[in-house]
Amino acid sequence: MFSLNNVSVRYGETVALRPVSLDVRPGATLVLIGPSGSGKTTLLRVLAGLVAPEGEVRFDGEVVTDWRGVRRRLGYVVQDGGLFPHLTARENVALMSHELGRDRAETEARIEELADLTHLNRAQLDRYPAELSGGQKQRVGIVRALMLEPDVLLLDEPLSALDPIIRAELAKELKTIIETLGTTVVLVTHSLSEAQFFSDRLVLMRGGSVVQEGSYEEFERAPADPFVTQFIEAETLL
Ligand SMILES: Nc1ncnc2c1ncn2[C@@H]1O[C@H](COP(=O)(O)OP(=O)(O)OP(=O)(O)O)[C@@H](O)[C@H]1O
Repeated sequence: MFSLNNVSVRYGETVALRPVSLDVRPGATLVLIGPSGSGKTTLLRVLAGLVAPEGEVRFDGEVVTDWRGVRRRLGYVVQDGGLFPHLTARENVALMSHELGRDRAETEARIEELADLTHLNRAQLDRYPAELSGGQKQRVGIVRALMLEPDVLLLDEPLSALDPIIRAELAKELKTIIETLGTTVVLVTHSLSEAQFFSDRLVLMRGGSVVQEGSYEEFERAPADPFVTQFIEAETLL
């Protein structure tokens, strides 16, 4: 789906991403994991076309030069849902469909379908973001991202800042949604257990570089760097 070839990003003096080469396979979930500041969000923003990198990005085999076409096929969920505060949840999720002049009845039907999938009720859809819990806001962000039936879903720590029970519930729902819709997913997380839950293809990053790509079992059995073991041990300890 996406293919990155020696992609790097600088913010002024800061090197946020060192040359990274990576494939995002259609229909699969790829998890970016690593400590704070390791470049996970930057890599996701490259895929979303929100930062201009050095190197080559291909989408469906074609080198991307104009991101507008690609962006239409993506759904991007930022950490807190990224909702417009002055719009209700329903207005937030319908916004792009209305902008694109889609049929209103079809838009409403899609909202209902996705609200069911994410277990959001009608009353919650008519509230403003400030009147929703963190988990509900994240669900609304997910519904909004899925409204236009994206081929690729980019999820930046979709389960962060949730209490453990809600987190586990939303993780299960999200996985079911991904499997039901067959969407290609790139998911960012700090958590190794969350990473394992979603995929057996993990990319561990540190300092803007990919340290190792593979399954958790491979990380344990054949760590590419002492940092891999250190990261696993730190996670297991907690
Ligand atoms: N807009 C920006 N301007 C300058 N530096 C930035 C900017 N965005 C990110 N950085 C820097 O780039 C590096 C990578 O940041 P990035 O947000 O990609 O890391 P991350 O792994 O997603 O971190 P976290 O897990 O804390 O969200 C960090 O050193 C960060 O300080």
